[in-house]
Amino acid sequence: MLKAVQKNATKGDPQSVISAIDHYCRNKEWAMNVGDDKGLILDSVLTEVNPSAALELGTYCGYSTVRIARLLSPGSKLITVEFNPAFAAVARQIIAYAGLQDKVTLVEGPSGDLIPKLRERFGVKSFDFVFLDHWKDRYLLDTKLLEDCGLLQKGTVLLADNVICPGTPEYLKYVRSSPRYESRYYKSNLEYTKLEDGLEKSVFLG
Ligand SMILES: CCCNc1ncnc2c1ncn2[C@@H]1O[C@H](/C=C/CNC(=O)c2cc(-c3ccc(F)cc3)cc(O)c2O)[C@@H](O)[C@H]1O
Ligand SMILES: [Mg+2]
Repeated sequence: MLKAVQKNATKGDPQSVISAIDHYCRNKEWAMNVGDDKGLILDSVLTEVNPSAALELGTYCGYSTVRIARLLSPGSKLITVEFNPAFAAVARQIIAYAGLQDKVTLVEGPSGDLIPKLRERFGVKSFDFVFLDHWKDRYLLDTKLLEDCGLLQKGTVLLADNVICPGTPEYLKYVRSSPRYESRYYKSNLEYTKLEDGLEKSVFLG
């Protein structure tokens, strides 16, 4: 994937990096990026929220990191969390190739350990936007951790990938039944396939 970006994308042009990855993953080797179909929904939710402090759980190779960071207003920041050093190393190169390294802080380590440290380490008061795309059985645990650490404020938008495929049943049940969230499902398809998948947008009501 990194070679495809270096070969086919233009340095400093995030859209060309996104297109190079999508072309590679559609035609050569499938990968678990949020992809172009769900990516358009991510783009529209991001543009609507226009976050000054965004968090991503599960950087993987940085595809959604680039999608998010390219739409941030000047001065806004994205913190992305990745615990696999090999993936983190690829992501850093892809983020840098897109010229977005000044907007992105990639933190290596498990989300469960890092979330409680984000305030003291990065001076984050709270997040306006959180993209969940890491292990599907950790979405709920980490959402509760974000609540307990006071990192969500009234109006914070959580956007969760893969709520249908592979699926995040307990997370969905929680955000859809809790009075503290206003939740909505955006139907789409699993990246680079015709299978159904979708994003769940949940607004924290405080
Ligand atoms: C300690 C574990 C929880 N905390 C964590 N903290 C930091 N990084 C974490 C992480 N969990 C996982 N990660 C990282 O996120 C990434 C994991 C993503 C998991 N995603 C999926 O499994 C996934 C899987 C599919 C998929 C769908 C259909 C199919 F047939 C096969 C796969 C599609 C997707 O869009 C997906 O996102 C990796 O880079 C991993 O190293
Ligand atoms: Mg995903």
